[in-house]
Amino acid sequence: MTYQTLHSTEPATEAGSALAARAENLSVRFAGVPALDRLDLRLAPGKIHGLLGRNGSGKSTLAAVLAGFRRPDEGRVLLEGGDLGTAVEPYENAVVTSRVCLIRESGDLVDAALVKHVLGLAASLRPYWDGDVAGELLDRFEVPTNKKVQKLSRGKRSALGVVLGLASRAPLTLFDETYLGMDVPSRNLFYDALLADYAEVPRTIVLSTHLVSEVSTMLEEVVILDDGRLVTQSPVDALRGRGASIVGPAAVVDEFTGGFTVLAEEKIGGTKSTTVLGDLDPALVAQARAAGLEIGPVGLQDLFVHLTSSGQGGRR
Ligand SMILES: Nc1ncnc2c1ncn2[C@@H]1O[C@H](COP(=O)(O)OP(=O)(O)OP(=O)(O)O)[C@@H](O)[C@H]1O
Repeated sequence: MTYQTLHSTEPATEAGSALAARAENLSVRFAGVPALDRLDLRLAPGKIHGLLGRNGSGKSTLAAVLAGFRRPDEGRVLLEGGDLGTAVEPYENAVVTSRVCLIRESGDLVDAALVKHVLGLAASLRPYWDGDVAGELLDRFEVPTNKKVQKLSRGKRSALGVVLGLASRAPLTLFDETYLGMDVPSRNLFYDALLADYAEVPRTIVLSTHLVSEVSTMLEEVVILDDGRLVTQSPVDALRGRGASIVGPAAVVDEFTGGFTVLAEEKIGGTKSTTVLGDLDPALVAQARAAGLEIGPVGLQDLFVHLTSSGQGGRR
């Protein structure tokens, strides 16, 4: 199956046309209650960003503002680079919003429309639409195109969202937990397809999720929100360097980790793995290794839980 006939006449997105985004003192309120509270952040172009936060932390609201679906109450978001050139605000700017693709779990799909008509509409609106990619992914996810959207199962509806998001090849593409309705094999298919397509056409991707461990290996940069505030924005490697995992005989691990803040512990038989917060200086690492311990970077999931549940972030 192919949607070649629905191809745009504009050229495919090329490396370097990815969009950068920034938020400046960005606030959004619902009935006076802040969902986003004076956020300042930057999304570098051409990277895969994780937008992480617990339920209600403001991820969907931020994604909606970045995609121009919602106007900020204070501050602004600006998108720049690619074929946009100078920085512009996305709200009510059709040129910008055609280059930004936000796929939400709700799908934003017309229930009564046939799947093929939804695809046709996307092809006509998206300047970088790739019909071959759409056709290939529809086959892989086994999404029927002659059915109405409302007749699709939740998983197939999510898969349709994924197809639309990837085939749009938008210079800024945001997936807001759209894949939560998909089962594990389908989600793995999505992650593989995303990485393969991103390698072919680098663009700025934002994955909004609380399934941190599942996506952590794909992410290059991370934004963590808590209670509408920015907890941290960092390259994943730098974040993982904020702590360490120490594995070895339980008694030796306990002795070594005594003075550290412990984020997580796991014991299997006589072997223990403890995740600690803090910088391990090289002399300490050498000492640990000499004592038979293995030292590795901290897991993103452990850090995420620590940063969003122990009073480190937000207004708690
Ligand atoms: N349309 C709305 N009307 C009123 N309050 C809203 C609306 N949308 C979001 N909120 C509130 O704003 C806050 C942030 O919500 P948001 O959906 O952005 O968080 P989230 O991190 O995406 O959450 P989740 O992971 O549960 O989807 C929450 O307190 C939420 O209740």
